[in-house]
Amino acid sequence: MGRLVVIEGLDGAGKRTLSEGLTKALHAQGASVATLAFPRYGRSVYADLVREALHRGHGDLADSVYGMAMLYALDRRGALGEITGALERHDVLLLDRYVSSNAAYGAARLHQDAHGEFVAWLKELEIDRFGLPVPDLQLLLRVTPEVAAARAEHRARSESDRAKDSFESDDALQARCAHVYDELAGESWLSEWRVVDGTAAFDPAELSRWLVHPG
Ligand SMILES: Nc1ncnc2c1ncn2[C@@H]1O[C@H](COP(=O)(O)OP(=O)(O)OP(=O)(O)O)[C@@H](O)[C@H]1O
Ligand SMILES: Cc1cn([C@H]2C[C@H](O)[C@@H](COP(=O)(O)O)O2)c(=O)[nH]c1=O
Repeated sequence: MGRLVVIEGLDGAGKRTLSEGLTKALHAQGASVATLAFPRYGRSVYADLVREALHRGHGDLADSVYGMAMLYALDRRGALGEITGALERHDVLLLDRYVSSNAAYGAARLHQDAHGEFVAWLKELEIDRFGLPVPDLQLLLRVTPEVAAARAEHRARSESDRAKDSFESDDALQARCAHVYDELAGESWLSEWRVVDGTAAFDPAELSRWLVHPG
């Protein structure tokens, strides 16, 4: 059975870039790796509805924190077979965002912390009811909200289909979200976490060795 490893962090933190670097480093060590990013845009109707709502489609849908969280959760519920299949076939399944994204953004939107009603509801929904597997390890790619915003801005200018959505444009939300992520990591919510400094020189080979041979 492979290890379920999740990369979490703010919009623009560099999660996709880290996922690509880690995948290469894991391959170089002979490990087989599958990757998946949530939301599964273009593959899941729930994910596509999320994207449209984040760009102000579907009336006031995006205003509902629980409604949006349910769409993200249903996207993941639909990927359950793909997740378990990948874990059976590969040494590592590397996810770009997972349940903790829903916890951090939903709690931050409601001005709650990691101990609030929202995070408890979400765990009951996604883990207990939908049966999504708990990660073996969550990596918090930690950058300040200012660094994440600058990177998201750079990407929005350099990639044609990446105009900033309503969460990415909300600096106060990103700052609260950073705080909830720190709390989730600090208390090992769902699993062990490792904090990766997203502004320091980073060696994916070291992290990938640690993933393949933990401890
Ligand atoms: N360590 C880094 N230093 C400087 N720039 C970086 C670094 N990592 C990523 N970037 C740049 O920052 C931008 C955002 O990176 P990336 O797409 O990997 O972030 P992300 O966390 O996956 O974003 P999102 O969650 O919004 O999809 C890209 O333009 C990328 O090239
Ligand atoms: C998976 C997931 C994501 N979110 C939030 C985080 C981002 O602001 C947006 C879109 O994600 P992307 O990585 O920028 O494409 O949605 C969330 O609130 N809940 C989730 O489960």
